[in-house]
Amino acid sequence: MDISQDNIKKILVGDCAQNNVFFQAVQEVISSIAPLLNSDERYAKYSVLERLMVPDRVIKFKVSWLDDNNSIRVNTGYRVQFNNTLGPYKGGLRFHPSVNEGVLKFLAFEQILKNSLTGLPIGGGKGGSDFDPKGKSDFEIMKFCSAFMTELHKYIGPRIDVPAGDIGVGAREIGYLFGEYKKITSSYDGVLTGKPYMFGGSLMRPEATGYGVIYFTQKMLELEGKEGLEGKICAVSGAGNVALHAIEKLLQIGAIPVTCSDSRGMIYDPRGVDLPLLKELKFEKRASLELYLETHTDAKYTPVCDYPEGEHGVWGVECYAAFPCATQNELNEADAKNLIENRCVSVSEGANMPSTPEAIASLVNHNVCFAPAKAANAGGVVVSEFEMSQNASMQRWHFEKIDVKLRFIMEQICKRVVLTAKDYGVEGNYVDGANIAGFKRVADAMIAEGI
Ligand SMILES: NC(=O)C1=CN([C@@H]2O[C@H](COP(=O)(O)OP(=O)(O)OC[C@H]3O[C@@H](n4cnc5c(N)ncnc54)[C@H](O)[C@@H]3O)[C@@H](O)[C@H]2O)C=CC1
Ligand SMILES: O=C(O)CCC(=O)C(=O)O
Repeated sequence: MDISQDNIKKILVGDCAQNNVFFQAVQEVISSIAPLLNSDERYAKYSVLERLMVPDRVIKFKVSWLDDNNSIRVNTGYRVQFNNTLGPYKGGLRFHPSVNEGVLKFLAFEQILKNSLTGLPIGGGKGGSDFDPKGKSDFEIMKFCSAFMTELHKYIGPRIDVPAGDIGVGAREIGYLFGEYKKITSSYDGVLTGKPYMFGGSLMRPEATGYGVIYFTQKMLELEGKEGLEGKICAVSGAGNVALHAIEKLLQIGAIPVTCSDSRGMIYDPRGVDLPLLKELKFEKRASLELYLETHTDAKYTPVCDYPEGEHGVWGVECYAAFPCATQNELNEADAKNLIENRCVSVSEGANMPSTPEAIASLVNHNVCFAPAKAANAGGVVVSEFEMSQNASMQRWHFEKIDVKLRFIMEQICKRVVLTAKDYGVEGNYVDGANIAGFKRVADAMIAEGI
């Protein structure tokens, strides 16, 4: 296959601009795996790359629902079932106005390699809708989730495809989706993960992604001979599930997270952010971060419109370690330069693909330890798989057991990434190490399963 940038772009993007983020994700993997493809001719013989770049299926459906004024609203729903070579399709659902087929294909493609890196029996998928939960009442969210599941239930199952949460989809939404699935099928299946604990959710699923990012970073810093995070200033973006639990773990280990952000602006609190207040604002009141200032007058709130031209506010703050935990392409080359100038030692991606390719190149070239999303944020899907295991065996695991297993898997991923990079001549490059190790496991299984 011709794996030149032009040819891949022609295949993946075609005339659809929506696919640009998908192309970005695939292109990164292709540039990383060249040493692997060159080392074993079976990958070309069995056309593994061509087969892996095309989703098994993209399901697209209409979601009609009634708002609180009894007006009919229509949104588009999707489920991208990308690859189930290693296990049932597994990956979150995103409810956000920016959702389209291209965004979900990029997320599902990343998920294949991430899930492969965990070593667990799960394939890759992703789904969601262009529905905007912002400003919707609880009843509207419930009605939308019910309407969404009316279609989605036809395509999922505990051994087929097991969705979870992502941006705009947390325990509340998963609860409504699960309730509707049960109503339609009369079946109490572990068909979704991230469920509330009272009906089959796993302890630690809410914390898992954020905690996992910190466990990965601790191991990476240790392996690279750098000082740990204890007592260090950290910059975190986002103020959702991943960001707030990363902040929680940073505080537990004695680090000082000084920032967080939402789509409207950022908070800088030099004494360390007030986590209970953030949880109240974001998880209970679903309010803007600006309200943080009502009780913390010495903190600083900067609205997005006041960010310096071409930069994202959080990355201008001096820090030892940075954790982008909001959304894709939120850390660009200018931001990377700021971090480098401020002598930032590590960047760990909590969000999916938050750094642009130019930012990654700049950070890696300046020897900043860079933990790519598909390795660093795998903790969420790891505990989702634990939830599937608990549901299948009708058991419940205690918090400590899950925490120990999560930390062990995050450290294993980190070590595998490092060893793989070394084996393929790209020592110290976590992006290439993660892409090669993730690709290899799926690719070998695809060859073993035949076409
Ligand atoms: N929830 C999970 O277990 C996992 C989530 N992720 C990724 O982590 C990221 C965050 O997801 P969650 O925390 O689950 O979502 P969430 O919906 O709980 O929070 C997202 C946060 O990011 C903020 N945000 C969104 N767009 C933004 C923008 N343009 N600028 C600044 N802030 C923005 C939102 O205001 C919100 O506070 C996403 O990239 C998601 O794909 C990755 C692995 C697992
Ligand atoms: O828990 C899961 O199944 C998937 C989490 C997710 O969407 C992700 O890792 O990006």
